[in-house]
Amino acid sequence: MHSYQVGVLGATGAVGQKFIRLLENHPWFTVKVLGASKRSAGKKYKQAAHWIEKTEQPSAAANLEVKACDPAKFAGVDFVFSGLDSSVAGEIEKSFAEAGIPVISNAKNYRMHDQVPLLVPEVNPDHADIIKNQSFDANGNGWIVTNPNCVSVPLSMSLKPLSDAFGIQSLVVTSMQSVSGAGYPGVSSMDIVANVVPYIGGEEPKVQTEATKVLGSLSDNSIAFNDFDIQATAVRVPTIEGHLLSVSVKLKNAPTSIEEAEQAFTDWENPIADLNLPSSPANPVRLYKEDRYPQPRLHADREGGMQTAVGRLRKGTVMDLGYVTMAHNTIRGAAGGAILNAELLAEKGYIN
Ligand SMILES: NC(=O)C1=CN([C@@H]2O[C@H](COP(=O)(O)OP(=O)(O)OC[C@H]3O[C@@H](n4cnc5c(N)ncnc54)[C@H](OP(=O)(O)O)[C@@H]3O)[C@@H](O)[C@H]2O)C=CC1
Ligand SMILES: N[C@@H](CC(=O)OP(=O)(O)O)C(=O)O
Repeated sequence: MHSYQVGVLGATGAVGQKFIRLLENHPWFTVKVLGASKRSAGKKYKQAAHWIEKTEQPSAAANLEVKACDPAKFAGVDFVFSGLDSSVAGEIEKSFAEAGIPVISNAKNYRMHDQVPLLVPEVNPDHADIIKNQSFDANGNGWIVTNPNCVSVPLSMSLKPLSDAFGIQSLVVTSMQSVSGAGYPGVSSMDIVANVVPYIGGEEPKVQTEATKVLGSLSDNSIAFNDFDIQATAVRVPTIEGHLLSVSVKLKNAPTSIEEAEQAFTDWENPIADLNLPSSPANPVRLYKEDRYPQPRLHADREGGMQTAVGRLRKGTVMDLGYVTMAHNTIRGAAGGAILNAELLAEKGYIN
């Protein structure tokens, strides 16, 4: 039986609020300390957070006093989740790891660090083992684990069955990203209402690299990146939740029929299914055969927002296959993914 006291860094932000909501009735994790900027510190959470979730703010969190993100203020927690702004996440997360407090982060800062796992439990659960290499805390108690960017999550999850069956040579991806990805208040309404913005600052380099680490292999206690190339275009669209990606992929050993490609998805087995983790979706990668599916508004919430949808799987004319994939960006692509990471790490015995 697992039972842990947790802190949330960046608890007042869009991702932080998702943590608070998803952890409200979590069977293993109890939220004890909330952290945010000096602007929020000293206030009750209900005053500091501009609540944007559809559900009622959990009363346990509402009455907690928000703390500054100083490890000394988090004494007694077993680990922290981080939904910190990336401009401050680097220093703050490091200070927690150095103080012996494990950090399970959403922020981009340590994703490509060679000692830090970039974890998607259904894709690369073995990568968790590189935690042992980390030198943040000489006693080995403090470490950092990250989840990928909210585009790289569905990209990696949808590529995994194809990678196992055929090997990935290269791919081109265009991500249609919902407005919640930009946090709150996010993109100006004058920019996004009845419009599409064909640029998201800093997004494409992350999408072009992260999946090659996630789909890399663990050898000699380090990650050898997968060798495929990714060309990405990141676009902001006027949806609220759920990032939809159009993917065209060239494979190392292309399937001879579309049925064989479909079978790669339907035959693929979730390597952590038998752990029965609380946030684990029963079917992590769902293949839709209906031409009009998946759609963000209809399908982003499936399986508690933790399922990655795949659809429009078809033979390509320039590349071997084309498909679309979609996942809930602030659940599967952020807070929910981090919670699943924590569950896996607890089950593997990394959290004491
Ligand atoms: N939104 C998404 O879909 C995804 C976001 N992420 C990442 O998650 C992180 C949070 O994103 P999001 O929630 O959208 O961002 P928000 O801007 O909504 O929230 C940022 C959080 O960081 C806190 N913060 C800001 N400055 C400081 C500081 N100097 N010291 C301590 N805390 C500070 C804020 O506190 P305060 O309220 O006091 O200002 C707030 O809690 C980012 O790194 C983002 O890139 C990752 C994947 C997806
Ligand atoms: N940039 C993403 C959200 C995000 O914050 O990504 P990252 O965690 O890689 O910085 C979006 O706008 O949808």
